[in-house]
Amino acid sequence: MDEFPLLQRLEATLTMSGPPYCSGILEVPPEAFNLYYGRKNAQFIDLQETATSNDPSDLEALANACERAKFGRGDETVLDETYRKAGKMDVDDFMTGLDIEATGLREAVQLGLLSDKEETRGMRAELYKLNVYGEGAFFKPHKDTPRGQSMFGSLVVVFPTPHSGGALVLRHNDDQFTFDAAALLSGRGSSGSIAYVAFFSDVEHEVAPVLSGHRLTLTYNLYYETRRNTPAPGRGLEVFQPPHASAPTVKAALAAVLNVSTFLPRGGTLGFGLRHAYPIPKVWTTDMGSPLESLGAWLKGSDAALFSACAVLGMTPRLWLVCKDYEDGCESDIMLDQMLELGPEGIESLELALLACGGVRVCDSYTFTGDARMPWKRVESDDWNGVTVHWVTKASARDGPRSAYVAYGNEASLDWLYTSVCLLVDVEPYVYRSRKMDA
Ligand SMILES: O=C(O)CCC(=O)C(=O)O
Ligand SMILES: [Fe+2]
Repeated sequence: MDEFPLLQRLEATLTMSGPPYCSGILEVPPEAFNLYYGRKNAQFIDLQETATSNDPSDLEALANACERAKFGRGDETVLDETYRKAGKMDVDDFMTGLDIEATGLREAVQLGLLSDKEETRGMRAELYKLNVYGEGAFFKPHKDTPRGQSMFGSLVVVFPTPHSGGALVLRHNDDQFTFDAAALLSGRGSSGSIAYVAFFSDVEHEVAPVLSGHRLTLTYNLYYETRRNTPAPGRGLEVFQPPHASAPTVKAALAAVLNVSTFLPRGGTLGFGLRHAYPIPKVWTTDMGSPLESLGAWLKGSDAALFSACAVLGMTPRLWLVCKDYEDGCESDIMLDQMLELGPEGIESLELALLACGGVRVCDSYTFTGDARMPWKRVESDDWNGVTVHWVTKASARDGPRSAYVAYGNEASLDWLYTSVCLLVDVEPYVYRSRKMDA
């Protein structure tokens, strides 16, 4: 069989546009609406009562007890109400009666975001802030700052307090999704439910201006855990689940391609650009431990599915940094399987410096085009001393993180190194791999 339709299926599976978020509505018991706030003279507010009441005074008092919310800009935390206008309360200043474990909310988010059947990792949600968005409040587009490598996303719970507007708009790659909790909850006619949305950290999002009332939210940071939590089935739970690529689906698509005798008959290297972005430190020194080594355990959604599909098929997936030095006009990509400390001593050519420290040049690069007339686009290089990669999905270093390094030449100047993470896997010659597949 011709490998083209199978490659097309593999590529489509990996790039399938499924929302990188999950959302839903959950019925919760009355105590979930209890909220205490304030340290000395604690106040109590029943959020279920405010949901059906015409008297906003309790919510106004809560809004007044909040501080003005700041946000991160570069390395600083700033107050700028043209960018973010909202009230916030830190976890130490309030207590919520919402138990995300007992209500099944944490499990719902785990099912929705980490939908892999083979997913063995657990997930922990850490309460982060309470926010009140009054009339005219908003939060312009931003991404949530990951707090550590195992943080992979955020969860926002919206209470059914009367409000309109304030939809959360999420953007990832070229897709945009709107989560309008006010509309979802008001359509319910019941005040015993909360709305929730959880998304991966590299998803840009914004809160549209609140048009009336008070939008009250709790935000949680989501972390991977090494052991799977035992499921607690939620009652009255509706999960709006994205069609995420699952490891068995990716495995089937990849196995089908490898099964074709004309596909890389003598073996070769397959390359995949990762779909999600990962926190790779901008400034790195050797004593920090290479983030690439631990990244395998923190991959998100479809990237994790691809990684485990390769492993299940008996191959060894490896994560590499792809580097492009645009300033140098360097044409070919250079890949690193470890982080490098680029010393300040006389970097005249970044390309040479990377190659000297174990970088591997991609000499011939083939990118899958999806066009049957010319399935692979070839970028040739006259350099024979490197690796040939067949990119099923392309790693785009330009979109990845930029790290600054200081280049000393005639004069000190700051240059940028563009990097992204890709997954490479060596494919054996057909005679060997077919024997394994038959076994
Ligand atoms: O309230 C929301 O829907 C999200 C708020 C948010 O993006 C944040 O607090 O970082
Ligand atoms: Fe956010």
